[in-house]
Amino acid sequence: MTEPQELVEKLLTELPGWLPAQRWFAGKDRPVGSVRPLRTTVLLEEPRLLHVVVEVEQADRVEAYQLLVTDRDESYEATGDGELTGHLLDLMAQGREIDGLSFEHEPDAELTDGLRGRPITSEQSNTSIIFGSQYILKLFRKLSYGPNPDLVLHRALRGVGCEHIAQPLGSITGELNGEQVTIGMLQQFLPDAVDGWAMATTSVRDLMADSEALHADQAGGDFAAEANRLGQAVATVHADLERALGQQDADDDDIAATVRAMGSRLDRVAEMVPALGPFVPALREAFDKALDGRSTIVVQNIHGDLHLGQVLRTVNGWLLIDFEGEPAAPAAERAALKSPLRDVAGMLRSFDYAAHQMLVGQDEDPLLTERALEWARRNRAAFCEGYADAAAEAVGDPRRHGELLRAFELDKAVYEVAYEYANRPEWLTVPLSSIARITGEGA
Ligand SMILES: Nc1ncnc2c1ncn2[C@@H]1O[C@H](COP(=O)(O)OP(=O)(O)O)[C@@H](O)[C@H]1O
Ligand SMILES: O=P(O)(O)O[C@H]1O[C@H](CO)[C@@H](O[C@H]2O[C@H](CO)[C@@H](O)[C@H](O)[C@H]2O)[C@H](O)[C@H]1O
Repeated sequence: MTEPQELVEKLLTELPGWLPAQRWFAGKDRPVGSVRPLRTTVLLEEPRLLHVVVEVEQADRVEAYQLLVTDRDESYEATGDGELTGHLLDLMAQGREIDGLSFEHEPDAELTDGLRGRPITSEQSNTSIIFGSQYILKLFRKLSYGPNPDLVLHRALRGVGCEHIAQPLGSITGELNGEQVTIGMLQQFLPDAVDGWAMATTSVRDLMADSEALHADQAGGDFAAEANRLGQAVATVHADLERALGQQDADDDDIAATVRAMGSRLDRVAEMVPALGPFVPALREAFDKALDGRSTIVVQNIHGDLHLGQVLRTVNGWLLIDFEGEPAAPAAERAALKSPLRDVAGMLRSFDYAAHQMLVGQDEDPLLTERALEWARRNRAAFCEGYADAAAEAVGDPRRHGELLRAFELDKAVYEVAYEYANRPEWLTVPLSSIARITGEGA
């Protein structure tokens, strides 16, 4: 058996090469400088299971990442070892504390222990492990200091009986440099769930397959009724968040600051991604218009990174997951109160994505492009109608705030340009072509 110190030292030599190959590693756009150990906790002696936090230094940033490490596997990665991850569930069921790490279950949740874990295989920003058909544990890979919005908002929503979330059941927390960090969140697992992205892209594929003969409202896999229900679910979650945590009116200064932040993000992303350059003047103009034509809006806790991959359809309706906010944003920005219109804009962007990603890498075909536009228009409208039907009075129909909603959408598209540039360069064309369409500037 390898001693913890020796294991960590071996690991440190491999991390600079290994980290950039991980989907959850947020610094893939620049080389890894140094990797230093911050804390190591022995969770099991035999077989060896360590919880390791490392600090990764890159050009302009220093970030903490957590790893679950074993000497049973040559890669040292323990998240794929069902027996070892099962131990994490057992520790939460028992409410244990090990060397400053607290494993807790929610006060009224009784957990079944003795289950083996299996990691989910889909692309993601964190690592999630499923136990039986009951639980899913998300290990937050990049650790942020202070309260974790995912855990805080799930608990608040549970407190008001929200029906559109997977119930939070437990947590793993600890301290790093004297501040609280959330390491993991355990939730009810919905084995019958299908994510919105899978459903929406199936619908687009059906339509494309029949594009010669059918329009979006005639295709077998029409998604509009689901988009409408999804709009209702999102509006209900916003109303529940308001009930749980309150709401404020945004004054002119708040709106001006929000629009200024859009401009700053644009500057940062345009510097990094030259292909955004030609659209900068039109984007600035759209942001200015939003400021000139501003209407009264409210700010509150919202989801913060809403898209079709963050919603699950179960037999009982739509659920929203992953209330962490934009993974790249600093913790303070993610915790700030925001307009619910941001979430609406995120979902509208996602309908655009679902329709247009199908065209990536294909020869230009005007009919398919027209069908993609038609699908997106139809489902965006259905979503807004559903949202307007269920929204609280202070929020109302998102389409009332035309220029501001458009600015939120464009701001999200700018964020996506940076996201695709760093993670999936072949998809960069999806947000760029949307920006071209929305601003009326040729791509
Ligand atoms: N409660 C749940 N029940 C079933 N599947 C879930 C549940 N929560 C998450 N998932 C699945 O796990 C994936 C990743 O979850 P998510 O919270 O979005 O993690 P990440 O922060 O890594 O993106 C989701 O896309 C979904 O497919
Ligand atoms: O789900 P995450 O928190 O990891 O969100 C990040 O990754 C998303 C992609 O997985 C990314 O979403 C973008 O691509 C989606 C399709 O894959 C699309 O539905 C979204 O509209 C689009 O923004 C998200 O932006 C990023 O934060």
